Amino acid sequence: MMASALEDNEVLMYSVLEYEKRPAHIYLTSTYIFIENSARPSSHDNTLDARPSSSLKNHVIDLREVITVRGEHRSPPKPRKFILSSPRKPSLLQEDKSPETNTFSIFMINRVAKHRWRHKVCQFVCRDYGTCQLWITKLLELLQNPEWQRPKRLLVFINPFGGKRKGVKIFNEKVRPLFELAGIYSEVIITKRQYHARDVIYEYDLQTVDGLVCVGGDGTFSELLNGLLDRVNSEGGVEQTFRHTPKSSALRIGIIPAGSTDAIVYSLVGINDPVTSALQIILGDSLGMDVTALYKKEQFVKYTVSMSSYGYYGDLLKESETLRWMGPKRYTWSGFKTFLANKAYEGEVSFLLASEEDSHPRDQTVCYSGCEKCRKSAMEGQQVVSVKEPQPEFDLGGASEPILFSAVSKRASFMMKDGWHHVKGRFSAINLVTISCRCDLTPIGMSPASHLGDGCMDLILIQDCSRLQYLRHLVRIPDSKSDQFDFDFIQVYRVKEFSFQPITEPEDADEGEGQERGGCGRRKAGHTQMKNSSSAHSVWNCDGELLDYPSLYAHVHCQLIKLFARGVEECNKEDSMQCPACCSAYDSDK
Ligand SMILES: Nc1ncnc2c1ncn2[C@@H]1O[C@H](COP(=O)(O)OP(=O)(O)OP(=O)(O)O)[C@@H](O)[C@H]1O
Repeated sequence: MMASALEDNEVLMYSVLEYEKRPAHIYLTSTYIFIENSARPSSHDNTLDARPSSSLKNHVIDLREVITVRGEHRSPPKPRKFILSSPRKPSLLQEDKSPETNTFSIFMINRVAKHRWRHKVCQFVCRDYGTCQLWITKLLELLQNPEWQRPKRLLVFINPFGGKRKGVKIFNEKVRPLFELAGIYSEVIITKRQYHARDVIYEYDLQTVDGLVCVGGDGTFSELLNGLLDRVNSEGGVEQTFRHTPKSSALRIGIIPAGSTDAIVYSLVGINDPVTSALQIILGDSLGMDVTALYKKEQFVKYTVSMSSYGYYGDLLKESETLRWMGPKRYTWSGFKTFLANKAYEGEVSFLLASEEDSHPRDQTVCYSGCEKCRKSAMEGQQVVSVKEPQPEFDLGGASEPILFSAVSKRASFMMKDGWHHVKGRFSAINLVTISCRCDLTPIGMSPASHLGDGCMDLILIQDCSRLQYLRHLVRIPDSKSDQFDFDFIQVYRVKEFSFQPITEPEDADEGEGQERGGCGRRKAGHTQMKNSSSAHSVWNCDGELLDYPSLYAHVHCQLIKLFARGVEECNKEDSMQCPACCSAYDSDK
C-alpha cells in the first residue's frame, strides 16, 4: 500500500533516519511522511540493510495532522562516556559530535478515544546537524500550505462565568500551551459582562486576525456569531429586514467548550473536549454550518444555530434562569419541575417543507465529517428553495381556502396552502433544530439525522400528551438504540422556513420587542426582555436564550458561518472506540 501511495506522490526528500530506535527509510511528499522500517543497520558506513523486516510496521504521517516540528536541543554529548556506558548499544546512526541537534520531533494528532484527540511526539535522529536542519526547514515550509488555512493570530473571548466557571483555567492550562506550540498568537479578552464579546466584535479591526475563538458555552458562542454577522451585514450594506439574505463571513469561529451544555461544539466534534477543539483550530479545520434567522413577526431578532424550542424546553430554561447558583445541575431540577407541570400550549405551526430530494429527519443518516449531503448543499449554494417564494400566513383569521385539510391526529389539524403546511393544535413542545444538538445528556442529539450544513431545519412537533407519554419520549432521547420520534403524538419534518402563531397574542406582545437595534440591524444595548407571559403562552428557548413572546418566524441559511472544526468523525466499527454519539440505532440495525 505504501509503495502505491509513494508512486502517486512526488518524493521531495529522502533519508535514512533513526525512528523508534531503529533505522528507517523516510520519504517526504507534500502531504505525507512515509516511514519504511528496515531490518538492521549494516556494520559499516551506516548504510542500511534494505531488506524489509516482517515484524516491523511501516507508518504514514499525514502532514495535515502535524501541529509543528521542533529540533531537539540536547546538552553537548560526551562521546567517551557514551561509549563506555553503553558499549553494546551504540546509536544506529552516526553519533552526534556537535552541540547542535541532530534530532527533530514531529508533534501530531493522536486519536486516544471516541472523538477525543491528544497530541503525540515522533522523534527522528539524523546522521548530522545539517540533515536535521534540512528536514526541519522543509517540514515547516510544507506546514505553511496555504490551502490548509491554519490560523496565525486569533482573537479569544473567555466567559469566566460559563458552566463551572473554569473558562480561564481551561484556556491557560489546556489551550494556550498548544497554541504556543503551534506558533499561534492569541489576543485574549476575558468578558466582563453579557454582550461584551459582541460589542468588541462590532469595533475590532478584524482584518488583523485569522479567526475568533469562544471559550464558553452556547450562549457565548451565540454572542460571537451574532456580533460577527451583524458586523458583516452592516459593512456589506445588508439591512436585517424580514427574510433578508445575510452576508457570510470569511472569518472562522472556533469553540473551546467551557459551558454547561456545549451542544454546539458537541454536535460539531462529537465531544465537548477543550483539547480536541483546540487541536482542530490549530490544524485550520474548516466547516460550514447552517444559521437560522429568527424574527418576531417581521422584526429580526437574532441568528441561532442549535435549537429554538417552545413549550417544554422554553419553560425549562425560564425556570432554570432563576436557579443559576446551582450551576449545570439547574437544568436537571428545572427539567423535573417542568415535566411535572405537563403544560401544553395552543397555536398554529406553519412550515415550508424541504424539497423532494432533500433528506428527512428519520432517514437514518448521520452527518459525519466530510458529509456528502452537506458538501452538495454547499456547492449548490442553497439558500432557500422555494418556487413561488410563498409567504407565511400569520393571520389565523385569514387562513382561507386550504388546498388540503386532513386530521393528522386527534390533537391537531393540518392544511396546506401555497406550499406552506399548517398544523393547528395544542403542543407540549415545538422544537426547531438547525443541527443535531448533541450533549452529554443526549449524545445522539435531539434530531440524530440532522445535518450541520444542508440548509434545512428539523421541526419536531410534540402534541399535547400525558406525562407518561412524554416520559416515554424523553427516556428514548439519549437511547441510541430506539427511535425517539416513533410515537403517534410526535411528527417530524425537514423544513426551510417555519412560523408559530399562538391562538391569542399576549396582551403586551407588541411592547416586548426585545432587542433594540441600531442602523443595519446592529443591536445597541440590552437583550430580550422578559415580558408578561401568561400560562396560556410559553417562551422560546433560542440557543439557551429566552425570547419571552410566542410568535416566531425562522428562516435557515445554508452554511452561513464557517467554524474551525472537522465534523464528527465516524468511529471505527471494528474497534472498541465506538460511541453512542455516532454509532446509533441506525448503524447497528444495518
Ligand atoms: N462576564 C460575564 N458576566 C455575565 N454574563 C456573561 C459574562 N460573559 C458572558 N456572559 C453571558 O453568559 C451567558 C451564558 O454563558 P455561556 O453560554 O458561556 O455558559 P452556560 O450558559 O453555562 O453554557 P451553555 O450555554 O452551553 O449551557 C451568555 O449569554 C453570555 O453572554
